[in-house]
Amino acid sequence: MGLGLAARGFKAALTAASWRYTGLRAYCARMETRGLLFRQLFESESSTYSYLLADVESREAVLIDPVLETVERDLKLIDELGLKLKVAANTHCHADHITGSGLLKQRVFGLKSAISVHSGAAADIMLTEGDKITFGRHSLTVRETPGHTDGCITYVTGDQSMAFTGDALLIRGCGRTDFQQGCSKKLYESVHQKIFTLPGDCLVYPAHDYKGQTLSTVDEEKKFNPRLTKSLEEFVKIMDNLNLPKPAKIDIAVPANLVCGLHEV
Ligand SMILES: N[C@@H](CCC(=O)N[C@@H](CSS)C(=O)NCC(=O)O)C(=O)O
Ligand SMILES: [Fe+2]
Repeated sequence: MGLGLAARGFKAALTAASWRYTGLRAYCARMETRGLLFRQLFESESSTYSYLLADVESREAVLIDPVLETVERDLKLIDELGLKLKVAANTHCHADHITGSGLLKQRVFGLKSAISVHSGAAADIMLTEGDKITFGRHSLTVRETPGHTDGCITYVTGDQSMAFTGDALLIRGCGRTDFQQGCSKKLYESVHQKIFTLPGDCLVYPAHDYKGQTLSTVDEEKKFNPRLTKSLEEFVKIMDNLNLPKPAKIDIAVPANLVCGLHEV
C-alpha cells in the first residue's frame, strides 16, 4: 500500500534531517583525518553560532564567539573531547548577546581572550590584519572586515578552506550597519575585497543565522547573496532601508562586551 501524503512528507523530512545529521558528522570526521577537530555550536536565544576548532594531536583548541549562556555546555564538550582551550576568539564586540570570554577566562586557567584592536574592547590579545592564532599545527589568520562594526574580523584557516565571518557576511545576508560605527560602504568593500577573494569552495561560517541555515560557500554567496551581489549604490540603499528593531539586549551587551563579558580581562 502506498504511503499517504502526510506520511510521505514526514518520511521526506526525516530523511533530510538524518542526511543533514549524518552529512555533518561525516564532514567533521573527514576534517579529523586532516588533523583538525571542528564543531559548530548554537545558542538559540540570540541565534548565535560558536565554533570549536582543535588540533587532533596536541588537543589545543580555539573557541570562536563563545556565548555567556552556553559556557557550561561548551566546557563540558571541551572536557569530553579532552581539549585544552587556549583562546576565546571574538569576531567583534557583539550587540545582541554577552560574550562567554570573561566567564571562560575565570573557568579555564591560562585561557586568553582575543578581539580586534579596532573594536574598542579590552582583551588579552588585540588582533590586526594578518595576525595568526595558532593551536597545535593549525592556525587562524585575521582579515579585517569592518563595516558592521569598526572592529569586525574574519578568521580564515591556514588552508583557506574555512572562513568565520562574524556578522560581516551572513548566509544570504550581512550584518546591519545602523549602529556601532556601522558603515555600509565599508562593509561592501570588506566583503568584496577580503571574503569574496577567498577560494570559491571556502566554507563560510557566520556568527548568526535566523533562518535555520548552517554554512555557505564563497561561490554561493557571490552568486546568491541578495545584498552583496548588487552594486555598491544599490547595497547602500538596501542597508539604509532595513528598518530593523534594535537588538533587545544591546544596552547591556555592548558595555559588557567592551570589558570582555562582565568579567575582568
Ligand atoms: N532580533 C535580534 C537582533 C537581530 C539583529 O539585529 N541581528 C544583527 C546581528 S547581531 S548584532 C544583524 O546584523 N542582522 C542583520 C539582518 O539582516 O537581520 C535581537 O533582538 O537580539
Ligand atoms: Fe553584531
